[in-house]
Amino acid sequence: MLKITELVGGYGDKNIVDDVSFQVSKGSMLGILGPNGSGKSTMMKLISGVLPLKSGKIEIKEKSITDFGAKELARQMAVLPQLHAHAFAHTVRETVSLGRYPHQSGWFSSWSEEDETAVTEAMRLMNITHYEHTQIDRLSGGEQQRVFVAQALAQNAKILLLDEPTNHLDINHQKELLDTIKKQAIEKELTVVSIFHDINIASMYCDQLLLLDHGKIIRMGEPHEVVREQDIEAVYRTRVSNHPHPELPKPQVTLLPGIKRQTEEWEIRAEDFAVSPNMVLYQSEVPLKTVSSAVINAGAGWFRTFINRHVDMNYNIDDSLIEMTGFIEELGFKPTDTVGMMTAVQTQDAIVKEYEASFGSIVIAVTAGIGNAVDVSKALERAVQVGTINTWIMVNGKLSDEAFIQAMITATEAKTKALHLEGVMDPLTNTLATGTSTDSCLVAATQQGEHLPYAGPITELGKLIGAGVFECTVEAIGLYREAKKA
Ligand SMILES: Nc1ncnc2c1ncn2[C@@H]1O[C@H](COP(=O)(O)OP(=O)(O)OP(=O)(O)O)[C@@H](O)[C@H]1O
Repeated sequence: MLKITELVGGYGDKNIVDDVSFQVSKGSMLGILGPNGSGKSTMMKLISGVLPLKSGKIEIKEKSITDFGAKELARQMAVLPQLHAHAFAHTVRETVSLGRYPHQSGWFSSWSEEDETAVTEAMRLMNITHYEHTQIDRLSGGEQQRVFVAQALAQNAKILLLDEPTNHLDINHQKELLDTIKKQAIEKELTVVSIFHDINIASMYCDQLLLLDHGKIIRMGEPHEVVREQDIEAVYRTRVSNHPHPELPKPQVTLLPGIKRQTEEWEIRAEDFAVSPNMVLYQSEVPLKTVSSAVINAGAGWFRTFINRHVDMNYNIDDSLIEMTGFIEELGFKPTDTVGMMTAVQTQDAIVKEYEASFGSIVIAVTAGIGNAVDVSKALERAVQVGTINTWIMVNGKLSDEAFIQAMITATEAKTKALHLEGVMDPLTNTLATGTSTDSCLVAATQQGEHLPYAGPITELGKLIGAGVFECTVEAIGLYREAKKA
């Protein structure tokens, strides 16, 4: 639909955009990314005909834009510029109506029903109808931005060129505006080219991205091909970390600050774990990076309070999230800063041990209730009964994402081995148990000191986790059995 070939252009003798080629098909959205001054707006001005080309070709439906008359081109292409040179004496409706000028033969003399419908529809889409008679200079920056987008939509062109359409908008209005544009692009088969400063928003909404630097294309492709740490870091000259969007198959970046976080040195020590009949409690003065399958705050995060709480055998787990949150609050802790687990085991029987390593040390804490142990290979054949082995691995070191995952695997294998050695059986299948039905595992690290990229059994960290979890689980099973006998 829109094809750009070897585009060169700029101001005076200075070329800003240098040899840019790309095409965008109808119904799809291309996002232009690049640092300040990289030539994004200049490229838009060249495409929209505001600036003359030095060389290259711009074609709409295989016809060069130089072959279009000004009004004919405006019927094909609507532009939302970065800076608005609009007369602010207009009302909202009048401003949006200006978008209809390419469809007029004489100014306002030929105002048709189609014009009226387009303006009304554009105002509805941008949710600005309720202040259609308000003077535009009485609106906030974000409200004005929506008026100008409505003006571009009212033009009913098949190509939309947008320079930072979400400028001034709060997150909800960003989402609403881009949802609307995306929906319009799909339903009306619009071709959308839009400049973005927000890489994450661009990644979420665009089918293709183009990364510009010094007027040249550095990368172009689907978001996963463009939003890559090394390219974003090189072009924007800043550190970022890449991670997946929680719902969409689109990469997102997080900015990493240039200034290191000012946290005090912290060492996790076994002696600082408070073990009582109510719970195992560990409090860190610095947030620990944590990955867990806990009841409260499972998944990944940074937390300072860690609770493994004793609950009655008959505890109703249906509303455990709310109940556990209340419990944490009653203790004076913040649920947003706490990882919480539960167990029916006597928590004073928890085993907490510290293991020294060349990189620092690790602390392992285990509670093991094996009354309802499960042979996971036969889990399909058995009814579910709650049982819990809770395993914490706290590391004085700096773990990579891989290390967190490997630590979980290593700990699980060690736990299973402990159950085998202890001859723990699945009472329903009468085979060796591998764990219980609701085991939880937690790996937390200070993220200070030595970088530990891996935690499999080939590494010192993995060896310690393996030996430590095995030893602690064996001892915890021993205490559980003794308590049952008593
Ligand atoms: N009217 C102009 N005359 C001369 N040079 C200009 C003009 N407008 C922009 N430039 C220069 O062109 C270069 C690219 O500017 P452009 O506005 O295209 O960048 P951009 O990528 O849109 O930046 P930003 O993210 O800051 O909006 C800059 O070095 C700028 O100084």
